[in-house]
Amino acid sequence: MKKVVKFGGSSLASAEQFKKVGDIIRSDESRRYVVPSAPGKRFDGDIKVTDMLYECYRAAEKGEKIAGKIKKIQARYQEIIDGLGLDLKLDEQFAEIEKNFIAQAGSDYAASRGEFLNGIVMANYLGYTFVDPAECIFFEDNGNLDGEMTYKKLEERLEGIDHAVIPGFYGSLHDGSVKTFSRGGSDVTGSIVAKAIHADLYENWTDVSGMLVTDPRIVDNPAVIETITYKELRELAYMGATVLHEDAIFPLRQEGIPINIRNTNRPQDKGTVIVESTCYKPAYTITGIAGRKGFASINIEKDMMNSEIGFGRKVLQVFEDNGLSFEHMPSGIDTLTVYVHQSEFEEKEQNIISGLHRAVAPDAIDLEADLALIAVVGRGMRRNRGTAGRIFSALAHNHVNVKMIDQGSSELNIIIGVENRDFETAIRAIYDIFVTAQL
Ligand SMILES: Nc1ncnc2c1ncn2[C@@H]1O[C@H](COP(=O)(O)OP(=O)(O)O)[C@@H](O)[C@H]1O
Ligand SMILES: N[C@@H](CC(=O)OP(=O)(O)O)C(=O)O
Repeated sequence: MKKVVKFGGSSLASAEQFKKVGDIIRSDESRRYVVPSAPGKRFDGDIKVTDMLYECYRAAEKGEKIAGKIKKIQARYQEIIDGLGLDLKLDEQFAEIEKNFIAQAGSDYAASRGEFLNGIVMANYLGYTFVDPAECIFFEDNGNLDGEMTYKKLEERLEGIDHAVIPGFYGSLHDGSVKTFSRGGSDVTGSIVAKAIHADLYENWTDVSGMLVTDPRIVDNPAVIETITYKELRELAYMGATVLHEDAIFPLRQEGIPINIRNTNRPQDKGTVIVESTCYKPAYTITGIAGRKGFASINIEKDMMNSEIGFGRKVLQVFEDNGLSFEHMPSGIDTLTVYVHQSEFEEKEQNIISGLHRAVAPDAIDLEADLALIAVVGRGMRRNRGTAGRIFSALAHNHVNVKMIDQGSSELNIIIGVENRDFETAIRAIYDIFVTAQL
């Protein structure tokens, strides 16, 4: 039995947390491949080491002195090393990091050092072999994972190593420079390692007892989802349930390796199991609710639009030409609305509007900003009549104005657009109707 265990920053923020992690690993001989993140927040308002590194690198880029900032980061590690009573010094590593920051080695290199250093501490603490992912996880120049080379090299590197620590979050480009995944990407490293060694299970240890029905920062103490499918999780992760990075699902799905999300602070809890498919009936009609703020909508009106062949394609071509991906595109008879990320749209707004005028000569274009999208996800929704009705009556009772509705034909999810300011109220209303009231 082989398990890959990933510990998030919240699980590794201090020596005390490291000790809990050590106990968890030692309590199960199959926990042999460990993927650590960088130390996270020790308390509310604390700063993650990754953010300290980004900040320090920005200062280096501006030519400011960084010795003080580097010292502060080193102190975070020293506190852990001392608390664990390890005979380990990171002076050489920090001297090299400072030199490379000043030589402008890149912000990916900078951010990756959080995991690199934590990997050294973890390997020393556990007595496991340190494996640097810069030597065995590779990216293409466009930033996508080079799967073929990565799995080959990782398998080769880990062959014959029974117990290894592989830091999360980074690998390298073919020219040898360090490249990171997007934020939260240690989850992806964990899945890649699990696939490469053909693990029986990928355990993802964090600070909550599994995937919760919704974000615990919005609803107090939400119910835990015991079992969820990859598809449902992908929808929820993509829409903002940050407990697992959305890209962590693909490598495991290809191999059918289950994921178990667990709580480092409550190892007795079973957590959430994520599987390809299950006959296990969900506890509620819906499995989960997630969402994100910060969208804008571009509403295009034109009489007889629906008889103009190629209208939709021409509209989307304008977005493509401006390098902007769209999130949703609900349409009426003579209207079509495109939802995009507001921050990306703002930079290109005028180019897109003029592009649309040239491409489809619309009668009118209306813009709306500060919108949020909420996904209500569940494999059980297909079997239950009236799910959409319940959602919209709950929203109406809570005075939430619904701006958009989009239900995919898979009936796995319903996407709802609301104003940013109604986001939390809407999520609480949907949670209450399905979970608190158990409808
Ligand atoms: N549906 C959800 N279920 C569980 N946690 C969620 C959900 N939505 C958001 N979160 C947040 O995700 C956090 C865990 O993810 P993250 O901060 O990346 O942890 P880690 O540092 O362990 O990688 C939780 O503390 C919680 O606030
Ligand atoms: N440390 C990186 C990568 C990561 O996955 O961290 P965490 O496991 O704490 O979400 C970040 O902050 O983005």
